Amino acid sequence: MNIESIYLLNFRNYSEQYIELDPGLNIFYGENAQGKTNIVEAVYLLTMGKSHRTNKYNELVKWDENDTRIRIRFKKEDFQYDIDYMLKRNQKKQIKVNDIRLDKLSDIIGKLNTVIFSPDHMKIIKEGPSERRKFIDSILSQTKPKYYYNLSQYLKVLAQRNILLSSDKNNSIEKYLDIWDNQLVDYGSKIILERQLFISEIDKKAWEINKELSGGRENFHLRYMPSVAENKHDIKDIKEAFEKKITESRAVDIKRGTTNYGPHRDELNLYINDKEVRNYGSQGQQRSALLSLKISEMDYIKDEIGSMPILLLDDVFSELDKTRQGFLISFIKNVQVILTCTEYENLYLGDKSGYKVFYVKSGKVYSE
Ligand SMILES: Nc1ncnc2c1ncn2[C@@H]1O[C@H](COP(=O)(O)OP(=O)(O)OP(=O)(O)O)[C@@H](O)[C@H]1O
Repeated sequence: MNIESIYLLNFRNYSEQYIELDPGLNIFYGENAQGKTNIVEAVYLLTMGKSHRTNKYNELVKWDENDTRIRIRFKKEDFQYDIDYMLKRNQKKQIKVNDIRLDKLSDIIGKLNTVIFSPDHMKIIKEGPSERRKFIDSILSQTKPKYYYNLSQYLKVLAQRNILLSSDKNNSIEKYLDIWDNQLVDYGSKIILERQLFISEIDKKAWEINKELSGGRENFHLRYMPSVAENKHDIKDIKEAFEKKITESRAVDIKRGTTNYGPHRDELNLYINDKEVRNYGSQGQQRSALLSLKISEMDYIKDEIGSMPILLLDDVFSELDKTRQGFLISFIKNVQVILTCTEYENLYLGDKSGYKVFYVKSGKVYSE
């Protein structure tokens, strides 16, 4: 899969910009705050239908303008696609694929496939479980529309259940809880099962990559720790265990005014040589762990959709040492890459040939 061109109109600090990309490596360099990440953001926006750094859509529109438009032309398995994303301040977004308007904005997910890697992703390793759940959910949503559906339904039901739990306790809420509990268990169990399958796949891939990266010294493993139905691998068993837990915890849920069990409380633990990377890993081990996860993510998407996703390396490549840069470069031989950096002369590109370099300055891109 590769992007042929990107067109930006009044997007962030761009007035109007057309960029033709190389099918291989594309390097965008320039000083800070010139508009490099904005390009990555535009591509990610058309991957997931939302920005990777803000939920406030008005921020995407150029300050003195009222609407913005992004058009990306890309090729996927010999088919050419044009995705148009149009946003007017304080109004609904519109997305078209090959000039046909999508009914639901979420239908955009899965068309253009990308893997994004920025310094912010270190949170996956270093911070709390919600970052790791986000990591899992974004990959599964991109590759399995049904997962995305189940997850959004689950989150809606969870929000309703929590509103009920935090409402006036004098009224009888139990009979309404029964309705939400059934749906919570139904959607939640499907999410748990998909996450299990996904993590066992990623675990194998990441173990292998990390082994190579560490010269055989390290055993990197991922362990999924669901808050319900641990060690259950069949949808029927998961449902039963979830049902039991939600019934048992009802009194506590009512007392605390929130739902204490379910996939929204799941954890994904990461270990190197049986020690948690988050607490015991060195800086280098944490970086290698993240790199292994990101490469595994690409490989997983390729297995699922049949073609390599596009890699978005935002300000991260130059942060890796030569060994890790070399490792990444050897892995991404046949991948389209959009790479941003402040200086590109010192990047280790191995035998990667045929790349394009763009200089970014004050919301303008100059092809070199
Ligand atoms: N809605 C907007 N309208 C106009 N300009 C904007 C808007 N949103 C952000 N900007 C400008 O975009 C620039 C930031 O762009 P970007 O985040 O792409 O920087 P960058 O080149 O990646 O820098 P760094 O190397 O520091 O990450 C800033 O100058 C900011 O003021």
